[in-house]
Amino acid sequence: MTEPPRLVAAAEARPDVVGFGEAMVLLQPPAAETLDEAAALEVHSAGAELNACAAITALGRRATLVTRLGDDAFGRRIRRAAGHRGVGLACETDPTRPTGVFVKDVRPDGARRVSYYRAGSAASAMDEGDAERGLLLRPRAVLVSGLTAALGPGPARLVEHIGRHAADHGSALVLDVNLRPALGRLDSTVRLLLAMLSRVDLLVLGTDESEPLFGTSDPAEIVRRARQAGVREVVVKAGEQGCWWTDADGESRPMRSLAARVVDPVGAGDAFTGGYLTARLAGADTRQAAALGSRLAAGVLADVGDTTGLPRRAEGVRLLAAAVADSAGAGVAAPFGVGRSRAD
Ligand SMILES: Nc1ncnc2c1ncn2[C@@H]1O[C@H](COP(=O)(O)OP(=O)(O)O)[C@@H](O)[C@H]1O
Ligand SMILES: O=C(O)C(=O)C[C@H](O)[C@H](O)COP(=O)(O)O
Repeated sequence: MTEPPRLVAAAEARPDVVGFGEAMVLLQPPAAETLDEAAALEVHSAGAELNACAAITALGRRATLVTRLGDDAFGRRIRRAAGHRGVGLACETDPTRPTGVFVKDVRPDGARRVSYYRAGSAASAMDEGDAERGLLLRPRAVLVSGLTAALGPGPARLVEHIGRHAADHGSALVLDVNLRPALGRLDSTVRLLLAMLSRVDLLVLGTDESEPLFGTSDPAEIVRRARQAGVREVVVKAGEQGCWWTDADGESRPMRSLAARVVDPVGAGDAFTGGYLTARLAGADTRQAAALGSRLAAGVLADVGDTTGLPRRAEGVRLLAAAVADSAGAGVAAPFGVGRSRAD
């Protein structure tokens, strides 16, 4: 049998998306129980960028996470979990630092409570030296977030570096704002993100985190101000109100949530981001992309854990194909600036 041409093999290995961020073990009580009372806790693997990568692979596309893990049982669990989900890890092991952990409690009223045990974690020591492990894979898009920028000075430099150099590697720059005031560093994170905006191809953010960046939580105004700052495409998440996608004329359009049941709201936003981005990279228009993001979010909302409820791969492949087939120009049909280069 003749060997496949090397170029084809290289093209196949190119991930659709590379995310940069922290993967953690997540401990949480079973549905309808609380941390105060539960006799046992569930163990999951999570982290914003890992969650989004899991949504991307659930739709049959390729995603890799650049991170650092400790040389411990939690780190090994995360490696296994990423493998099960088909998410590639471009990961360094740091034997001097632990893998991060967070604990989630969801009260019966649906309010989320998250406690972090991640100060000094392996991933909090990431820096711009971690960038190449992802950028050299030449992904179609890179995904970064304000969360990573808030982990410490090194991770902040990493996010800034990715912002500056994604286009040099032919990758679209995707920013999911993901502000986490509980991590501190809010002011410096906001400054860093604002300085990046002129290079951002796709901005994903929630109405609950837009004030510090844009001084408004009105979706149409968020979109207007983001585009003024140089962002190419914006989609706004609005929790139980659903989301706002942008049509071909730059108008913000509301879309209702597809959630039938809300068991655990944490992780829905990451699933939305993964679904929206994957659909856009596959050529779906913005409305269908928002619908697919909402669909994945609805699945995650219905179960405990940040990624439980994502579709099985065969179903995901079918959902993605349908989103592309149903795209009829109501939104912006051409995927945002994939592979374009921008002057500084
Ligand atoms: N409480 C909720 N009820 C109904 N739908 C929700 C709820 N929370 C989230 N969603 C759905 O999940 C999507 C993403 O969640 P959202 O909370 O907006 O993001 P994030 O978690 O990043 O703040 C929303 O656009 C909506 O479709
Ligand atoms: O908060 C963090 O530090 C994390 O990385 C893990 C969070 O569970 C996800 O990011 C969930 O975020 P949403 O999808 O916006 O609900």
